[in-house]
Amino acid sequence: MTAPTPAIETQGLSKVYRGRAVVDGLTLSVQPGEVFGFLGPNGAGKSTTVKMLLGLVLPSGGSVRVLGGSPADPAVRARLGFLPEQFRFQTWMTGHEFLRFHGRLAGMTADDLRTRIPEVLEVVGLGGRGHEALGGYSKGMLQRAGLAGAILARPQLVFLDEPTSALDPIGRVEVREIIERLRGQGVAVFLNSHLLSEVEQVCDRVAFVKQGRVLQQGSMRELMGGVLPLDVRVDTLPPGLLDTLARYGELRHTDTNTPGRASVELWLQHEDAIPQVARAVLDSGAHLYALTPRRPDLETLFLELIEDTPEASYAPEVAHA
Ligand SMILES: Nc1ncnc2c1ncn2[C@@H]1O[C@H](COP(=O)(O)OP(=O)(O)OP(=O)(O)O)[C@@H](O)[C@H]1O
Repeated sequence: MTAPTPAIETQGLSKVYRGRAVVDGLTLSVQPGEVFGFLGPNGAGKSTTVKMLLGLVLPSGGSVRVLGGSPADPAVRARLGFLPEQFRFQTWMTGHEFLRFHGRLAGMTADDLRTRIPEVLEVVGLGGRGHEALGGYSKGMLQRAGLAGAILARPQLVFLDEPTSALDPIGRVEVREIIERLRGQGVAVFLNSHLLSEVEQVCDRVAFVKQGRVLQQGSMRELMGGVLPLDVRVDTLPPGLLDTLARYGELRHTDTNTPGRASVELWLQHEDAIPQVARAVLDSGAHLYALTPRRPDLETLFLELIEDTPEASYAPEVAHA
């Protein structure tokens, strides 16, 4: 059996603006039916990367293939969906007209659009509102209309740039459900969002980028499974206890500011060390009040990774296929 054609495949992709590489040797692959989170601080090169993947910006170097072809190929572009963070729209157009305009540009027939438009309006939660002018839509409704436009032509790869920034919590859950449905249909989703708790829930894999380079990429499980922070709370820290604990993991934080109470954050490689930590505390004569393993969330990982990486100096990329 031959492997499916990746939805996105880049090798050493780069973009240089005024002598500065804002995307610098980016190697990524996204499979059909995969939801891929593309994360990084402001100015990391995310939008520039998306523009190159959409064929809107010409790369300075490296290669890019989208749905097995070039993003410059109109036949490839017709199979892409894109929700920009701030999409422009004509206020006088109704939701229906806006979608019809988009659909015609994507080469859809009038017949197809007659059934497809009410269908996507329903999917994004705008059922029955398509006859209203976009100028009267709320910010959340506009974002929903943009999403409807992105999925209208049944794309095989969808780029979503901050798709829930204007939505309330219910709207966010609905967008997550839409993304999950797309995945179920074998559509690849390239998601750019600063809402990491959301990314965590919906993405199969994520890449962290900074200054145009991938710091780390992998599945959520791979990224989350690496370390296990353990909160240890005791009444006091007898001499030598910290040294003993440091044998089981990395001491991240110690707080002894409150009399009769001390807490230590210890980063373990594996949960098998927890009973040994408990024994070490008891052997030291301290009273153990809490021993709490904590799964690091994506936000913690993101901050650790971004803050620990000095400007223009990078740890080797850990790539997980
Ligand atoms: N057309 C351009 N000409 C010159 N520099 C540019 C151009 N487009 C982007 N840049 C620069 O490239 C860098 C990366 O910008 P980009 O918009 O790709 O980052 P981003 O990760 O999407 O940021 P944000 O999260 O703030 O949207 C920035 O320093 C930006 O100033």
